[in-house]
Amino acid sequence: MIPFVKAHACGNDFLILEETVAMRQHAALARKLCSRNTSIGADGIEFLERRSNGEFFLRLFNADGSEAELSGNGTRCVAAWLASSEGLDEVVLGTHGGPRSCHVVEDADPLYLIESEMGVPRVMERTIELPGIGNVAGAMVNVGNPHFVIFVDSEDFGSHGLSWQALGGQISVSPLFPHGTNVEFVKVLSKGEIAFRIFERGCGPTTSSGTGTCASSAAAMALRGVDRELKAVAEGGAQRTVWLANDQIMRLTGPAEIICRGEVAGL
Ligand SMILES: N[C@@H](CCC[C@H](N)C(=O)O)C(=O)O
Repeated sequence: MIPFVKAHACGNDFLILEETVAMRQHAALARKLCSRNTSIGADGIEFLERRSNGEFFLRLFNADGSEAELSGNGTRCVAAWLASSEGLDEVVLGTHGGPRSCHVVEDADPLYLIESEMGVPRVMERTIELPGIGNVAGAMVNVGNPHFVIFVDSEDFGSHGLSWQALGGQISVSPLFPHGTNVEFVKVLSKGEIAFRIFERGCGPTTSSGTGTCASSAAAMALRGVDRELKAVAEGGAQRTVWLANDQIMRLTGPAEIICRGEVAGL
């Protein structure tokens, strides 16, 4: 049996497993344990490695077994678990997208409010051409992992005659993005607020995304002139981003809640 912790951030849910249980079966474990009908169910697994020098390192696997550079919400979920189980209010978590420092702002165990340093976003305007759909204007944004952000003004976040889920699904696996991409559909509501929807690489539509929140905010700040402190509202709730200048680190503040812990049959 494999010990696990389950946590979520605005409904974006993760299993946390110790790296020692993975036995090089990360992808297979992600596919099996993230299945919502036949196992625990989650959007991804964070494998937590404890290095001999005391540092932590996270490997993130999406529900389809693909490995991503990092997750903003998943990182915060691990920070919440380390705060709850080991009393760590400040922690640096290494990821393949770079180290992420997390700081507990409010502790109402099992619910935490956490601020994370999310690196320096890179935003590049780009129009892509999709067969059968046409030109789609947006921005490629890298926040440690890849995103394509599209600004929309429709009520339902749809664009090009398609629902955001259908268009997101096509863009996410388009050969234009050889490593795949996460896709966000962003509406600017005011200078201080955006609303957005998320189609995640390796997972599909999700109610929230930490890196998606940062990518959407960075695109809106760099290309639409919104405030540098923003409320970003996804289906699962709001998070706060602060990006004082394009060459600075973006900070992200949002909740993370531990749901349960237990043991599950492995492969
Ligand atoms: N939900 C995550 C992002 C997870 C990784 C993503 N699916 C990818 O493949 O890059 C977040 O909160 O950032």
